[in-house]
Amino acid sequence: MSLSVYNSLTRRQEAFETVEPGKVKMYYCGVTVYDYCHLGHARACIVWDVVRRYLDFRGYQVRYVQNFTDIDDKILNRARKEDSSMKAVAEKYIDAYFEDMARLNVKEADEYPRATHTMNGIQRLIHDLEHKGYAYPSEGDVYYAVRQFSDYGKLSGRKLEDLQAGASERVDVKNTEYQKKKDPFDFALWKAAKEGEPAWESPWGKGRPGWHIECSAMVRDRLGDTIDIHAGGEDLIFPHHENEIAQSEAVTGQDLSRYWMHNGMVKVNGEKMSKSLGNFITIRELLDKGVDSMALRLLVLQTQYRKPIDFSDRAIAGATNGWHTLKEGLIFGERYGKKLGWKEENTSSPISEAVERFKETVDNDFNFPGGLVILFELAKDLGREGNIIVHEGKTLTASEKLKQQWQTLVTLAGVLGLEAESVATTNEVNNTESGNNNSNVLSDADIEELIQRRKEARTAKDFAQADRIRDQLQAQGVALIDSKEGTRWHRS
Ligand SMILES: Nc1ncnc2c1ncn2[C@@H]1O[C@H](COP(=O)(O)OP(=O)(O)OP(=O)(O)O)[C@@H](O)[C@H]1O
Ligand SMILES: [Zn+2]
Repeated sequence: MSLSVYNSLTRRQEAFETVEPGKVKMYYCGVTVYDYCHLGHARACIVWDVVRRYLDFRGYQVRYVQNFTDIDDKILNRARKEDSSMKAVAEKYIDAYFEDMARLNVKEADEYPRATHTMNGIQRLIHDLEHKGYAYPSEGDVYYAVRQFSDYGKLSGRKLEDLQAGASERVDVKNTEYQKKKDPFDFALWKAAKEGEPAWESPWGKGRPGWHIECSAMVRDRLGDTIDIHAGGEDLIFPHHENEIAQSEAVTGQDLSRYWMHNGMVKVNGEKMSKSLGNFITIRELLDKGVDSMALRLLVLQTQYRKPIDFSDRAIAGATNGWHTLKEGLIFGERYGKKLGWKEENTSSPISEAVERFKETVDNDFNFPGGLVILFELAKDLGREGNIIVHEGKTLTASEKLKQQWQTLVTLAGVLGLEAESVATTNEVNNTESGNNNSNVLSDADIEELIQRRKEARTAKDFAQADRIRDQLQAQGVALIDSKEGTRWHRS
């Protein structure tokens, strides 16, 4: 049993074999810091956080680097608008990033390089590219000569000829950058300083780096010439990652990354959620409204990481329901452990069958939705036992076995960063901030109670009342299944 990963570069699922056995070097193209993070960023950060956690769980020693793009036209525009500086804008949104990610229980990366801190590495790389004939200076700018790199297009599958056909209609020949390039496909590695913009000294004159070269330099500086996983959203495949490959591999002559992994987009009505399009909701807005941060994590993990997620209130409500079921299981020990005579020092190990099944499932290209099914099975069992304890003061399963189930659930949920405790804290903060207590979510005990009342109504032949209870449950996302054995329920 071993891990296999879908590689965007080969478009195939491959056995995961790292450069150095047991070690993973992983780089994720992080945010451009000019605004608060939205749910698209949340998805990307949660997915890569969980990939990293899972690799760790599978025994790899992971070195995880995530950058901040802190030089960019968008940041400059924001600075102008706010009558501030690029540095101040970047600092503000980097701080906000850390606040948001802590609320989502995203573990900190090992390093967070920034473009402004990597100026030597950036210039070294441009110099090497120029030296090897892949770059040329032009009026204070430096461009990458795309046609020099024969592998150009290998990641995105785009051929220069196809691009040419598409681009010929769109090219703006009056554009000054166009006039400075030898070929319209060439892209800027270095941009000459413009009046009033931050600039750095360089062999090509004062200026600032282009976006793509930042990442090539940061990967090389922090992780070396060949890494194991290069991650980012699928919107970055072209041109960003294609250009990173062209830059890095032209200099080193080695693969930049063994595996290229891309998360699918969060969409709104079929369109990418994006700062530029203005169709976004920020992480803090959503959490401040009282949405549980763990429900948000669940929303992300319930969809395979490469598929799109359509964001809607309904999707959030579904994930909130799901989280409630998991949470009931996660707090089982806290709630009933003493009653069941569990002794803390006598901790039992997780159920190996469930752990093995979890590994086997998730090993298949990080199948987190499949892994969650196992978590839900455990949580539902525990929830059911909890109800029996409440109503009948006993359990169906031996106490020691329940303890093992609970520990398995806590362990596996932890691998996915799902923790009931951190939620309790978050909710406390949210509730004091917004006065929202999420009271519209039914607990398992509430549901059992309503089912019991419905049963009584039916026995009394009050079918209208019984139907009302069913409708009420349905409206809150709880479906009932009647059978000879009684009524079962599940959250939809
Ligand atoms: N809607 C989305 N769904 C999933 N991932 C996203 C989404 N938007 C951005 N990302 C990912 O988040 C990371 C940081 O993105 P970045 O700061 O470049 O955002 P951006 O694309 O400039 O934002 P926007 O498009 O909203 O202006 C990248 O890996 C990117 O692919
Ligand atoms: Zn990048």
